Amino acid sequence: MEHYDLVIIGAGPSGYAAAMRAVDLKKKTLLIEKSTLGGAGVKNGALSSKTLWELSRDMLAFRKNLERYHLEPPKAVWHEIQTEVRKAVHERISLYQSHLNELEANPKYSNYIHFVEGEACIESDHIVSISTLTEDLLVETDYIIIATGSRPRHLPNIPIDEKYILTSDGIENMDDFPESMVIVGAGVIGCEYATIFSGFGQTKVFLIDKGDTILPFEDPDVVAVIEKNLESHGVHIHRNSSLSEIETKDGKVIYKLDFADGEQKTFTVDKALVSVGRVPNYENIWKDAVPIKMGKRGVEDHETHTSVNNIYAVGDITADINLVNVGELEGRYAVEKIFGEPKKKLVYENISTIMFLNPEVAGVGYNEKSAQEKELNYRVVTTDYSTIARATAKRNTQGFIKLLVTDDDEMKILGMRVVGEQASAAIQAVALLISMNKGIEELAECVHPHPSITEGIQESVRALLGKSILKSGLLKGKVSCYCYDCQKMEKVSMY
Ligand SMILES: Cc1cc2nc3c(=O)[nH]c(=O)nc-3n(C[C@H](O)[C@H](O)[C@H](O)COP(=O)(O)OP(=O)(O)OC[C@H]3O[C@@H](n4cnc5c(N)ncnc54)[C@H](O)[C@@H]3O)c2cc1C
Ligand SMILES: NC(=O)c1ccc[n+]([C@@H]2O[C@H](COP(=O)([O-])OP(=O)(O)OC[C@H]3O[C@@H](n4cnc5c(N)ncnc54)[C@H](O)[C@@H]3O)[C@@H](O)[C@H]2O)c1
Repeated sequence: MEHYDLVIIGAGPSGYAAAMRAVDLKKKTLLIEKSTLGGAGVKNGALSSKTLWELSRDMLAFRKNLERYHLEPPKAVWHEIQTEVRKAVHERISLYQSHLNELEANPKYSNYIHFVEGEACIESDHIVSISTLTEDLLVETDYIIIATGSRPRHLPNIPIDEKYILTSDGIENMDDFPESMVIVGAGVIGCEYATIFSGFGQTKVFLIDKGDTILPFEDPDVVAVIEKNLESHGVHIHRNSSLSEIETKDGKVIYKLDFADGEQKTFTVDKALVSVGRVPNYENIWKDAVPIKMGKRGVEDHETHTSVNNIYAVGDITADINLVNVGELEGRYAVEKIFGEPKKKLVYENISTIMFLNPEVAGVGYNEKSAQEKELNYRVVTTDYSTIARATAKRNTQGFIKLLVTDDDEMKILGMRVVGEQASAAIQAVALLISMNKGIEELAECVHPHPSITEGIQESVRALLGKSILKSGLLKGKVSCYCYDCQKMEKVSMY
């Protein structure tokens, strides 16, 4: 039986990153994938949906520009869009595959990496079975990393068929733009697809969430901007309602909503997208004799270490945040932890995210909602995009920067949200400061290029320090600084 230092099950972002770190450390590694290299990081997930988002955003901008010159905009063609998305997915998978081929062929690396296409199962602490198209194998290993990811959550009362009632696994296979679509679940995936399909301009989108707001984990001021834009592009948000029935009949989707005032209404659409969260892929990954503990939301781990001494778990299979960058961080960390001491602790406070909406929403660390849930006192500055020269030049001043810091002299950064053009580019400096556990002085003194969105972050910091160019509280809705007292649960103006 072939013996390995490390076997990694799943070659999504988490497993692939873990394998490459093990190669760095010269460990004999076996990487196993049963389906698509890159996992949901590439297909039916992050890359494919972001390709759709970019194409939709271009189309929206193109339509707006033509309308400015009173020209009739052309219609987007679904098959062309779909082909472009498939090209992007193919390019990425080919990149990963060619890289693996090169590693396996190169004498410098070939002793350390071996890739097998097949379905793996942990038979016992040190034995993994692999079922490939041509044979069944058993291998022996010192350590195992489980990186088997997640899949869309199904609900018992929603008959998903991936033809009419779809999840993110089926939506890219549609034959054409539907004329109408209901999205069940207005979290990140639901709102991103509502943005994408309303942006293409050929689908009437309806949005339902079981909560009373879209993006229920976000602050109300962020939600307000996103809702306003979705509605201005024709998205209908079903407020104060809950889905009581949904079925497919004669090629249409019929759904019933119960409204808070007791009314019940029935709607008919072409397609439904169900995006109510994701569940971990843990079934048939290990035999009953292997005592890996599962929690409600995934494998229970302590900094990637499972309840079994030589088995680790990373990425979406664990109970924390489901993101590509988190999976890669955990994958690399687990390998360093197995084969030595990682230089840094595994921290999640500086994880930055982007929600691909209209406009982009970039975030790192706490927002006001999560800070208040944690009962933290904080100071918060909000700077409107209309104060930022670059946004004025872009002719789009919709959006704001919101920065939270500790309510003390140090003013350590707790978190930030940027809603607006180029939000994603603006967030990195703050993510770095959070990871370095730094206060805000550094940002205030940096010289930023002009005109840039990051100047808005600098002005926000200066406003907290009482030395901004535009003074807090004077121009209504432009720059404002508040202190939040968690005991009194109230906000008081700082200036
Ligand atoms: C629509 C959508 C959009 C998203 N957008 C973003 C985004 O913009 N930014 C972001 O950061 N994140 C995004 N995500 C989340 C991101 O895709 C996931 O967090 C990430 O892919 C998780 O990586 P992973 O390696 O843990 O799991 P996965 O990507 O799920 O990969 C797991 C792999 O394991 C394989 N596998 C499972 N069981 C076995 C077995 N028994 N044997 C062998 N192989 C097995 C699977 O085939 C799969 O390839 C998005 C997700 C979705 C669904
Ligand atoms: N840009 C990004 O970084 C990005 C993009 C897409 C997905 N993701 C990752 O994928 C994960 C999964 O995304 P998601 O949108 O499926 O999950 P989510 O947790 O973001 O949202 C699920 C939504 O469904 C609602 N819901 C739950 N049960 C419901 C029901 N019975 N009826 C109606 N609504 C219901 C919830 O209230 C919530 O708003 C995210 O947590 C995120 O980590 C990230």
